[in-house]
Amino acid sequence: MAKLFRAVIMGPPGSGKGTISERIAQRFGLTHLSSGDFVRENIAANTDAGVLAKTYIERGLLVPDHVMTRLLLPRLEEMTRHSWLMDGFPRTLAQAKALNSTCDLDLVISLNIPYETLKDRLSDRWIHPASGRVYNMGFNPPRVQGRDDISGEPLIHHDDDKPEALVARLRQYKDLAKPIINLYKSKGILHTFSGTDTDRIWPYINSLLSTKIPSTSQTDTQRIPMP
Ligand SMILES: Nc1nc2c(ncn2[C@@H]2O[C@H](COP(=O)(O)OP(=O)(O)OP(=O)(O)O)[C@@H](O)[C@H]2O)c(=O)[nH]1
Ligand SMILES: Nc1ncnc2c1ncn2[C@@H]1O[C@H](COP(=O)(O)OP(=O)(O)O)[C@@H](O)[C@H]1O
Repeated sequence: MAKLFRAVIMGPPGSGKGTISERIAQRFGLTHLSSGDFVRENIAANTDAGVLAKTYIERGLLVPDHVMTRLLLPRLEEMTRHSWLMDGFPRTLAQAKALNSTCDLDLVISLNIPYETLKDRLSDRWIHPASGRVYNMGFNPPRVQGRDDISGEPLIHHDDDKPEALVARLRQYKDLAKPIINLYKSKGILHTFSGTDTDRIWPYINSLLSTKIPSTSQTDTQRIPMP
């Protein structure tokens, strides 16, 4: 079997992690794991951890480290035969250390996007809450204005994406991400991409991954939903 590939994508809110993760998953056949989707699935399924997580999310807080690691790490351990890309985890140094003790990461992508760009993108971000599908009125608009392409259901705009909330989310990201980024830098696996357009950053990420992911593993792996 080809060597498995494990990667993490980091970046402030609106930096394009979800958008780029989807492209990577499609192009390289990695399984895209999103911590936010996983938390929402646990909430929907009423698991113990999901019920607990909900009380934090409702208050606009991060879910505590021990809950997140209890939710995610056993799942990662089960994915012994899949290459994956994790989006949204680790968010704290404690999470990064817990992840370290579970698996050896091959690569970390860090997105470095100017504040003005983030503000503009998020003020234009519309979400289909049931599926997590994300639209942007300029960049990837829905086919019918205000409606999800697949289900036709209405799209919503998160209060969290308004500029007032964004400043606080950004500050929190910077404070929490700094030690994680330093950790991955010291391990020699950090790759930072800066810019204002996903379409301009993408070719660099694409060519980096083309040199790192053996072509056989691109065909050996398949997309599966998060268990
Ligand atoms: N105008 C523009 N919008 C973009 C670009 N790349 C992504 N977007 C949009 O910007 C918004 C944020 O992108 P996401 O992929 O959701 O970003 P994220 O980093 O996953 O965001 P969080 O889930 O908040 O952490 C979405 O509405 C995207 O459609 C770009 O290059 N230009
Ligand atoms: N790694 C994590 N650590 C703590 N909380 C998390 C983590 N990942 C997701 N969450 C919780 O789930 C929520 C939704 O996550 P996500 O979809 O990444 O959206 P957002 O961009 O709004 O943070 C977060 O706001 C947070 O409360």
